[in-house]
Amino acid sequence: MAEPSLVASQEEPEERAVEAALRPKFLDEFVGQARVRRQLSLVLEASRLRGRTADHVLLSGPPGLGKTTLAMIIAGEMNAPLRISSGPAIQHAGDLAAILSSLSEGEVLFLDEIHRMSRPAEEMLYMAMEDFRVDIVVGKGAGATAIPLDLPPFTLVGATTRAGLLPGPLRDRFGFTGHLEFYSVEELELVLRRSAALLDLRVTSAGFTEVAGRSRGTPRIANRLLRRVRDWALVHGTEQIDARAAGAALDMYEVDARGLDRLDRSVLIALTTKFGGGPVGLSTLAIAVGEEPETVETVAEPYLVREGLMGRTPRGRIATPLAFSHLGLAVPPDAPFAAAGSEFAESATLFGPGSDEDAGSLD
Ligand SMILES: Nc1ncnc2c1ncn2[C@@H]1O[C@H](COP(=O)(O)OP(=O)(O)OP(=O)(O)O)[C@@H](O)[C@H]1O
Repeated sequence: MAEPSLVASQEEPEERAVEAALRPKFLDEFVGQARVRRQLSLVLEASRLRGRTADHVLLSGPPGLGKTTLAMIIAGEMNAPLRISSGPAIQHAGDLAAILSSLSEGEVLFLDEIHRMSRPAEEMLYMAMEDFRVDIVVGKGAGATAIPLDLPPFTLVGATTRAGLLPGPLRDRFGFTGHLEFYSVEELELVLRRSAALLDLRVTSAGFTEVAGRSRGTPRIANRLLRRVRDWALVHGTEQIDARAAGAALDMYEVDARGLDRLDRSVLIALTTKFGGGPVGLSTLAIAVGEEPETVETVAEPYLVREGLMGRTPRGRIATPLAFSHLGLAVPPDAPFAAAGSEFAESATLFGPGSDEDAGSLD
């Protein structure tokens, strides 16, 4: 198994505390996502003017882009308390009933990974969202009775990395849906500037650009890399972090200039050097790098495909010319992508970035 990587690992408790301290508290401090921010600001302002709780909000997008942060901001902006739970923690309708029945008026309920809630809980949520009411079932079998229970008005903020997995009736009950996009390098520089100020770190503009460029479009990763650069600077007695210092620190942690970590690079190296650029099946590729196919598919592949370094075709994975040049290798003349308009170039676009096609079935 791969060791935890800086770009993919879970936070330690202490790290989580620092991460929490870096969270923006108000919409104005939230960097990027201009469209979602504008729309959300309108939703909140309108509900304030009406003197009503805000409409239910669904936030979708990849991990680490700010869904939890936005839920906290919504509660803060509405001056309302916040309750946090998650889909996997709600396996029975009773779990949800317990949470809903203890909400106070106007409270914001944040349900992370809402697509992983059980079906009975989900059905209970429909009525709660629409009518602020639930039916509590008492007893079993023929003697079971449903006791209606009125709930105080509340705002549900649901977060999901897989909006497509949400059943239509649940999706339709949200008054506003915001889809979070990956951040540009410039936006990540702003996130990092704010974090550096909070951590009392001196970083040059080029230093910020260096860290931002390695952060995979994700604020959580940007902040995590900044903390590792901070450690490096402390140990090396570096008072001001410039591009060279940031680069040296992140090279040491094996995060390269494009944000690839060790696993990403070993997948690309195997694909380009052992298999001549592919096509190669997922399981063969996984054996070549000593990993489980699932790890290669879920941890390394999404970013490699998104970056245009790897393609998925019906005949297997292929390396793009960009992958060869990123590794400093010449593209072999017989590489699948070498000839423009080749069958691979065409089919790879079918399964390229943004495709929902299940890569597993392509192996
Ligand atoms: N737009 C932003 N501006 C500044 N900092 C941000 C922004 N978005 C996220 N962050 C920072 O990134 C970290 C991760 O954000 P958050 O936990 O909200 O992501 P998430 O989308 O909920 O991820 P997950 O789904 O994995 O829980 C936070 O600590 C926060 O400091």
